[in-house]
Formats: sequence, C-alpha cells, structure tokens
Amino acid sequence: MRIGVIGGGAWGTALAQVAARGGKAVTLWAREDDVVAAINDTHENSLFLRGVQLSDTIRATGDLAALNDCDAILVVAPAQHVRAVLTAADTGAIPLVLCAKGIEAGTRMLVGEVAREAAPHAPIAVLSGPTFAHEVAAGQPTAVTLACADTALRDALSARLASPAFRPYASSDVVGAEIGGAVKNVLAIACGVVEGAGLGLNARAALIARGFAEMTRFGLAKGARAETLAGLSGLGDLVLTCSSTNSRNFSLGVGLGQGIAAEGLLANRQTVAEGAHTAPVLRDAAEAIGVDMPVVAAVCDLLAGADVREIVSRLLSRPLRAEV
Ligand SMILES: NC(=O)c1ccc[n+]([C@@H]2O[C@H](COP(=O)([O-])OP(=O)(O)OC[C@H]3O[C@@H](n4cnc5c(N)ncnc54)[C@H](O)[C@@H]3O)[C@@H](O)[C@H]2O)c1
Ligand SMILES: O=P(O)(O)OC[C@H](O)CO
Repeated sequence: MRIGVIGGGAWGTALAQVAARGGKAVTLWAREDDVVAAINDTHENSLFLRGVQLSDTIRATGDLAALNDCDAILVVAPAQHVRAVLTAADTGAIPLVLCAKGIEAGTRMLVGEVAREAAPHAPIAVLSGPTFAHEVAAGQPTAVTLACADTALRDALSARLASPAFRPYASSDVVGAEIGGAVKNVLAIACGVVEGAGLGLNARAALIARGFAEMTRFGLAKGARAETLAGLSGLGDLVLTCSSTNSRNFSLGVGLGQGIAAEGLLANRQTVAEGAHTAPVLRDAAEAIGVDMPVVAAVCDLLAGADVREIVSRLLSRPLRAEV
C-alpha cells in the first residue's frame, strides 16, 4: 500500500515517518516550499518538527498531483483547510484517512462530512487518539483509534501503519472518533486556563471529568458510541491534551488564564491551536441540538475577551445538579 500525506505540519510529518518505517516510500505534500526543500535536502522538517531525523524514503512535494498514484492518503491539514486542499487535490476514489481534529466553521461539519463533500468517491477512515507528534516521530509507544466502516480497508490500513510502537485499535465508529478529537481541543484550552489562573489540580481533574460529560452528551446526540468516546480518541486524548504544555491548546489556555488576550496569543502563530477555531462552532452546534456545554461556552467567552475570574465564578455558581 503506497501512502501519501497531505500536510507537512508536525503531525503530517510524524505520520509520514510512521508510514516510512521499514524503508517504505512515502510521498508528503507540504504547502511551504521551504518545508519541501528541507525534507528532501536535509531529511528534517525544521519548521514544524525540528530535531527529528526523517527517513530518506519520505519524498516531499509541492505538487498535489504527485499523490495520484497512492493507494491511501493521510489528510493532515488543519480542519479549516481540509475542504480547500481536498478540492485542489482531486484524488478521486483513493481512500482518505482523516487525521485533523476539528469542526469546519460556517458549515459546522465534522472533517468526515467535509471530505465526503469535497471527495465524494473516496472511502473515508479516521485516525485519532492521544498523539503528540514529537513522541510519535521519536518512536515512543503510542496507540490510536482507526475508524472505518469498511473493515477490509481498515484492516489493510492498520497492517500498513502498525509497528510495535504504533498500535491502531479498530473501530467502525467514524463519527465517534472524530468528535472526541474535536471536542478535547476545546476542553484542553479550559484546562490550560485552570493552570494559568493557578486554580489547582482538583479543579483540573473536575474539569476533565465534567468536560468528558459534555463530550459524551454532544457525541451521543450526534450518533457517536459511548465506548468510542471513552476510548483512545475521546477520553484518552482528553487526558493527554489536558495534562501538558506540549499541547498547543493547553498552552493557549495557560496564556488566557494568565490574563493575556486571545488576540495576542493567536496572532502570527505558525502552528495551529484547533480548539480556538472549533470552540464557537461547537458551542453553536450544541445549542442548535439542545446539548448543554457550559465549559465549551466558557472557553468561547474567554477567547472573546471575557475576564477569567468572572467566567470561573459563573461556572462555579451554576445550580447544583445530579452528576449523571
Ligand atoms: N501536532 C500534533 O501533535 C497533532 C497530533 C494529532 C493531531 N493533530 C492534528 O493535525 C492537524 C494538523 O496539525 P499539525 O500539528 O500537523 O500542524 P502544525 O501546527 O504543525 O502546522 C500548521 C499546518 O497548517 C498548514 N496550513 C497553514 N495554513 C494553511 C492553508 N491555508 N491551507 C492548508 N494548510 C495550511 C501548514 O502548512 C502546516 O502544515 C490538526 O488538526 C491537529 O489538531 C496534531
Ligand atoms: O498540541 P495539541 O493541543 O494540538 O494536541 C496535539 C494532539 O491532538 C494530541 O493528541
């Protein structure tokens, strides 16, 4: 199975490295000419994944047409750009493995729904889970959810990508795998706020648990399965992203918690904090179907400039209620 990758950010590059293990050829499309040149000339993506020596069987290209002879393509552009790159790539019926975590602004579509519109003939799979790119690229042990309705395709993809250090767990719940990854980014911002505002570890644990309740309410309403949300792509990724400043979303929240305005934190950044884009879309999508997501709403208000103490006091003064 010849693998192509769309997206030369940290995660696309790390996944190219996963796919290239054992000396297999991988074609990686990157948007930036200097990323293409750096990968081909020095086998390092010095812009997005500095310090990782990449396999010399990874060939980078700036030409999307170079992916047309692949047997499967990992789509690793940020969620807000997936539609544009898939439309431009025009890869026909080549299976797409969606690896971005987010919801498209404007349409409120999950990345899978976007891909079905932009590439209507392509079989769709989703790869998601607790995966810091640097650790994956360094070969540290990692497990992910690989969701696809077509079991033969799913098994072929799993066999192609698996190694002792990279374990895909199979699922048929594509929507569930997507929702976990999209929602956890917003909740990670909230946990970062708790850290930045010095509210303590009890508060962070409470937020992870109550955030997971929000993820579950929204996911079930959208047709996800509870066990997917409690698995690697949901709770697993939530715990990872809410625990470390290695997370861009958590780090953004730390800044907000310290009272720094979102505008400044988000200006001129090269790396993506998906939760900032997903938060308002998720809040609106939840409101539209009557799902209560107070932590997500609080993150939206903080991103819009609300005062941290006011938002914390609003959350803590909500009426007491049953846990479940
Ligand atoms: N970095 C990780 O550890 C990690 C792990 C799992 C999933 N993800 C997800 O992977 C996706 C990509 O994130 P990343 O970390 O690889 O990115 P990154 O932050 O390392 O780099 C930003 C990426 O955005 C791309 N980009 C910027 N403007 C663009 C445009 N107009 N059109 C197309 N692409 C554009 C850049 O080319 C670059 O590839 C995100 O959805 C992210 O949530 C990331
Ligand atoms: O750095 P973040 O917050 O985008 O998180 C990266 C991955 O999604 C963690 O699984």
